[in-house]
Amino acid sequence: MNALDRAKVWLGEAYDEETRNEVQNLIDNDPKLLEESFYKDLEFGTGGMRGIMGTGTNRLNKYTLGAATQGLANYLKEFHGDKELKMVIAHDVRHNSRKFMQIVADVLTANGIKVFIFDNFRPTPELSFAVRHLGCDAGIVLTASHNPPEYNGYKVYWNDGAQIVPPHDKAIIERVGAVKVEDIKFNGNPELLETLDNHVDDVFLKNCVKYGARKQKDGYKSLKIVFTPIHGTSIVSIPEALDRAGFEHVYLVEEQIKPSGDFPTVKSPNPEEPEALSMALDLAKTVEADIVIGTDPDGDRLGIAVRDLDGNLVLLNGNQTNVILTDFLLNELETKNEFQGNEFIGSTIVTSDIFLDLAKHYDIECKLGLTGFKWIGKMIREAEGKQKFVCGGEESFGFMVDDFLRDKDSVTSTLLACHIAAKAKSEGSSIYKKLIEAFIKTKCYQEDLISIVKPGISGAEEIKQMMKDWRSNPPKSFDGSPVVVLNDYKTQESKNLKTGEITPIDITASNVLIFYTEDGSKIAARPSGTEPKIKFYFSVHTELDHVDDYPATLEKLKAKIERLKAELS
Ligand SMILES: O=P([O-])(O)O[C@H]1O[C@H](COP(=O)(O)O)[C@@H](O)[C@H](O)[C@H]1O
Ligand SMILES: [Mg+2]
Repeated sequence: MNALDRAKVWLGEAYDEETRNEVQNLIDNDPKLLEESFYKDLEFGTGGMRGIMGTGTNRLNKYTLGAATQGLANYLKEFHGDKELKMVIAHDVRHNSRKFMQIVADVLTANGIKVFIFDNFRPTPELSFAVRHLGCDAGIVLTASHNPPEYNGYKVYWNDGAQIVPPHDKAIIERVGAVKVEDIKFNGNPELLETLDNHVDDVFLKNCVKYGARKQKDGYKSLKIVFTPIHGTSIVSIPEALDRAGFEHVYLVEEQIKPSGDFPTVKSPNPEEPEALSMALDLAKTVEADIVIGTDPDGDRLGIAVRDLDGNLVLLNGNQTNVILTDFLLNELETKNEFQGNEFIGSTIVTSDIFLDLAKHYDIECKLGLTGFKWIGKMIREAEGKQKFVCGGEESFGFMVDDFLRDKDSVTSTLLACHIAAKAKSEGSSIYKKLIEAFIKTKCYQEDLISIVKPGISGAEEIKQMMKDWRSNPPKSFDGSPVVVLNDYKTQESKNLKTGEITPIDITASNVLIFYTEDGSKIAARPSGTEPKIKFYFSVHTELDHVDDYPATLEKLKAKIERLKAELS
């Protein structure tokens, strides 16, 4: 069916009058928007289902959410048989998030599922925690994370608190595809709906403090912290968590603490974008802060700025933040002689390879998954009872500590970063020096990322074509160094270009290409699974012996990355 035929279905009696009028209006007046809104169904990507709010099969609205939820309910019933099912739903600060949450809750209770909701927005990691804490069979967050204001979305969690992966995701998508609008039960059963009191908030925060802060509060009283939730959900958790942990000097970016789906003070509410933290950096200069932290709207990512060797505030990228946190946790286990010998950390294929080196340094395992925290969740589940998960992270500003929840968690990560900063400061060192010390233990890595935005149908086609071109005519060298290994995660093959040897890659197939050059550079290309973007990741490294050598080494690595980037454009 073409877009027009698909749209005509939405003129049927089963759709409400407002929707029918909008569809008619699209048919009569806006063929381009009609095409974009109806040419396909919304898909589940890296972080659940995400889309622009509006009318259509490729938009987020009552009917696409209704179908997704009916499909999920059908699958849960099929999977669990007669069991009484329980779910918990959270939402972020976006426009319509609470309204959508209510629609989703109604569909679930109408299907006989007991549903817990919160009285207001909460950060995504709290939902992951709540699924486990309340013994739910599944969970949902209505959020589009850091996407622009016109987006919303739907993250789905399984009973372990991790986002769904195969086989459940495929099975749910199949069930969703089979749902007809008449099948969606929109009339909720209020008897099955329960609004949670603040007990879950309290236990969640207790756990964050337990895993993020330490009893020994070296320097907690003197550390100056600037925090911004960038108009998002973490305002209800992070200031309280910092307070409970014993930090006394926390400065909030007043202009950004008001929750708002417009994210009015930033171009993009994504801590990956330097601009998102610029107000926080200004405040940090005024109050002479040691550390600056900002989170994305659903409170799972965090961006950090710290003082460099000259005392200037610098933004850390996601890899650097994770190196500091990971090295601290592993070093702590080593110092306290607490390694059992079965520990592992989790990372992803587009994240820095330094995590493999760090794991080697501490003689533990580093497991790699595809992009997306759900894959880290999966490795924890599969290792349960056999191995101990210490922490996991990915380059896109996500980190989690221990396994008390199963998604990236900016709350615990904030506490841990502040603990490390406070402790280092009290010892006359700095959190920045801790990063450099980790580089000295392993190698000095530097990473960067280019995201090229290509919206709409034509953008998606262009991205497809770019990946095709890279496959049919792969670059032979980067910055004068020949490509020696080419990993194609779509065909699940790693090819050694020198020997021609091909080894299978034991990771779920995905449209990702990674090139390794003879001089150790790593270049990865993949379409984003959450936004209309193609992403190119660059990683370079070299040896580092002394802290004082870092600035010069960093300059060299940055220059190399610039040359690699230039070759792409
Ligand atoms: O958006 P969030 O904060 O939920 O984060 C989501 O998207 C990120 C980027 O994915 P992609 O490169 O496919 O856009 C993933 O790394 C992350 O695990 C996922 O939860
Ligand atoms: Mg997020």
